[in-house]
Amino acid sequence: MDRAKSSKARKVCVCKSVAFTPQSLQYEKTKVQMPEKSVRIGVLGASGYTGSEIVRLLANHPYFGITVLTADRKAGQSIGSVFPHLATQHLPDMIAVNDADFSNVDAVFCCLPHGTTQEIIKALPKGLKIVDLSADFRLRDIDDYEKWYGQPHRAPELQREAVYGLTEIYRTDIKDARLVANPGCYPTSIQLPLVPLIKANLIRSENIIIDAKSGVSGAGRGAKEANLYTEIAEGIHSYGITGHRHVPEIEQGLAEAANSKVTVSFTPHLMPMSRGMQSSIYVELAPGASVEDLRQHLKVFYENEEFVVLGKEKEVPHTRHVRGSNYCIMNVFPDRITGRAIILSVIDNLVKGASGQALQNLNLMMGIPENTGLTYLPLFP
Ligand SMILES: NC(=O)C1=CN([C@@H]2O[C@H](COP(=O)(O)OP(=O)(O)OC[C@H]3O[C@@H](n4cnc5c(N)ncnc54)[C@H](OP(=O)(O)O)[C@@H]3O)[C@@H](O)[C@H]2O)C=CC1
Ligand SMILES: CC(=O)N[C@@H](CCC(=O)OP(=O)(O)O)C(=O)O
Repeated sequence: MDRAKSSKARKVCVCKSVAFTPQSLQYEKTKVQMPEKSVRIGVLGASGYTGSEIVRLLANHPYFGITVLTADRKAGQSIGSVFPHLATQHLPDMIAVNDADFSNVDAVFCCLPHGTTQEIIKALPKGLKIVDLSADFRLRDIDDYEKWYGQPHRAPELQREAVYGLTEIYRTDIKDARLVANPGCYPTSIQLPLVPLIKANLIRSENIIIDAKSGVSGAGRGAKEANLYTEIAEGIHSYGITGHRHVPEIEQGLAEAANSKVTVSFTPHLMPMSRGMQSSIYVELAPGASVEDLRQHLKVFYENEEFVVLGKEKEVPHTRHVRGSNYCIMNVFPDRITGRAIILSVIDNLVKGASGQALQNLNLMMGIPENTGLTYLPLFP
């Protein structure tokens, strides 16, 4: 598509965010004028769960229009034949990454398995903005990458360039980034409450225990025996005990907040649900701090954030309160027996834990209101 010609023919869309209006929201002040669907988007890995979720979210985006979709085994098929819920969308067929014409693309969401992403991103034209949803560019120390992912990093120069995309914490750097490493779903749900509390010295950065639960879509769409209905339904189980690859990502973010090494005990569990994630986090209070101090700090820290919400006192967040949305809901409770605080944090692993946060980041990178295309409510029940 000739971008200049096609944008002339299009209407100019004047966008102001409408759903959420606290006075000091940074992006509320931006009035954007941009032709409709004028930013050309490639979704690499569109036949997977996070790629198809991006396609779903972009259907309501005023400026981002899809020009390239890729798949691997499913290359050659239409997205509607692979995902009937997307069949109403008029989109290009999925093709192999090597056959894609990136002269027709301004920005890509890279939704490929970790390990395959480095070489593919390395080969993309340098002018493209990229949000990578895999784990390939999240760990700043490439030796850590090799240790946890079992292979040497094949694009260390890009690793140095990448900005970690936990939006509410690294917003300023993300705005100017070309390559954003979108966080993992567990690390998102865990760092959003813990980073502000550690930075404010309200909790001790030792002895943090995290018990986390994920829906099965977190494991991707690829067929695996361990994800058969019979292996998942009517029960739960933990996995990756003491050795899950999200441990270094979580510890990296918390160490930066603490300005010292942090270690966590992290045990993920697989739940018989398709989407949703809860992290239950047990922390020791800093001397003199109370649970109310923690709640008050999170309230103030996030009061101008659209997508991070502190529940009312004693209100228990459910995964079903964020389903299909870009929200993270958190709350803090006192453990009267041990004196610890119990922090609960829920997200939809496919939205705030992946594709929603990726879109939030690309909005920022393109200089448009951060909530564009993301202002819908959770799906309930
Ligand atoms: N699922 C989740 O909740 C989250 C996932 N992530 C990360 O996002 C990335 C995508 O995850 P998800 O969507 O769940 O994964 P899926 O397994 O559902 O999808 C993977 C996609 O990549 C394509 N693909 C696989 N191998 C190759 C290859 N060698 N070359 C090119 N394309 C390939 C697949 O094509 P085909 O179908 O044709 O084989 C498919 O489109 C992963 O790195 C994952 O870890 C991050 C946060 C949360
Ligand atoms: C249920 C399930 O299997 N979840 C995945 C995490 C999903 C995610 O965030 O993965 P990335 O770090 O690859 O992006 C896992 O435990 O490996």
